[in-house]
Amino acid sequence: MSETSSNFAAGGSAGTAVPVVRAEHLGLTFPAGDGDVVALSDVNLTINKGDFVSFIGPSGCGKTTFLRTIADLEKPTSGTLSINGMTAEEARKARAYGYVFQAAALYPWRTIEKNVALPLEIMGYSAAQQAERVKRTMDLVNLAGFEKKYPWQLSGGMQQRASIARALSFDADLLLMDEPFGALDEIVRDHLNSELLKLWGRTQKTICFVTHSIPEAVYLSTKIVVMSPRPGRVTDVIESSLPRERPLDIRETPEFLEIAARVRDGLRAGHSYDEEHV
Ligand SMILES: Nc1ncnc2c1ncn2[C@@H]1O[C@H](COP(=O)(O)OP(=O)(O)OP(=O)(O)O)[C@@H](O)[C@H]1O
Repeated sequence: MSETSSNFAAGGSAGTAVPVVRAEHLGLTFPAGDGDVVALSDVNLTINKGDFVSFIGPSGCGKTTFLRTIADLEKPTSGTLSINGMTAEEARKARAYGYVFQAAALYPWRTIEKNVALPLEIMGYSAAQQAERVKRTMDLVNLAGFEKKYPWQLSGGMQQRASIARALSFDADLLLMDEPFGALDEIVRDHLNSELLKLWGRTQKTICFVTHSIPEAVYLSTKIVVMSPRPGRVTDVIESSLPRERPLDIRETPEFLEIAARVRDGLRAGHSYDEEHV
């Protein structure tokens, strides 16, 4: 079946794909005094188990709103959304996802291990279960040895790794990441990108990742969702032909640059800048 601009499957190979997130004709309009804001319009997208999907688009195109809608932090005004076959509300109650925000959002008065354990405490895990899961996730993000430190004793990159550990601690299959490395310098970001890819390879999670960076989107993703503003729409879904094992220097290969060029074209096509300034 050919894909149209309003109907995309961001999924694994045909026949084996298990849908995790399915949006059909999804729309979300924020009422505002000076005119409604159409943040999402007619979004049709299927994200399958094990996908690493990046959302890229100009500021205000609805990337965060889409993630927040999956997380049941916003309610759609039209269309349907299902997560593992559940409504967003049911999925939230079933703890179907972990959420990583742009800022690490760690509590400064708690040690790193206590921050990572927080969701487990809230969910009523026993002390022994908490300790076992905190150890496992701290190992996963390479933070072993920093359990007793406070957030302010860690670098920005380490704080973000702690916030990823917190999102992974209760073993949700779906990880929602909203520009988690946007505030970090490029070298740290490169390092965390490559660690995140390894973590994804080891855990087989499904990841939805918001970014403004074309190289980051191409380096990380199996699928790149290109969005355009006014109203926020999906204008392209690019399936990556890159292998799952990706050393950082893959970014200099012709295949990588070709995908990056397609993302750039998609962003340009959806952007009103040229029309506004001619
Ligand atoms: N609670 C709200 N009330 C009114 N408008 C909102 C609200 N939240 C978001 N918006 C608007 O919806 C649109 C989409 O916002 P959103 O934050 O999803 O964009 P984004 O693509 O994530 O942007 P950025 O890349 O800058 O983070 C924007 O025009 C924004 O101003």
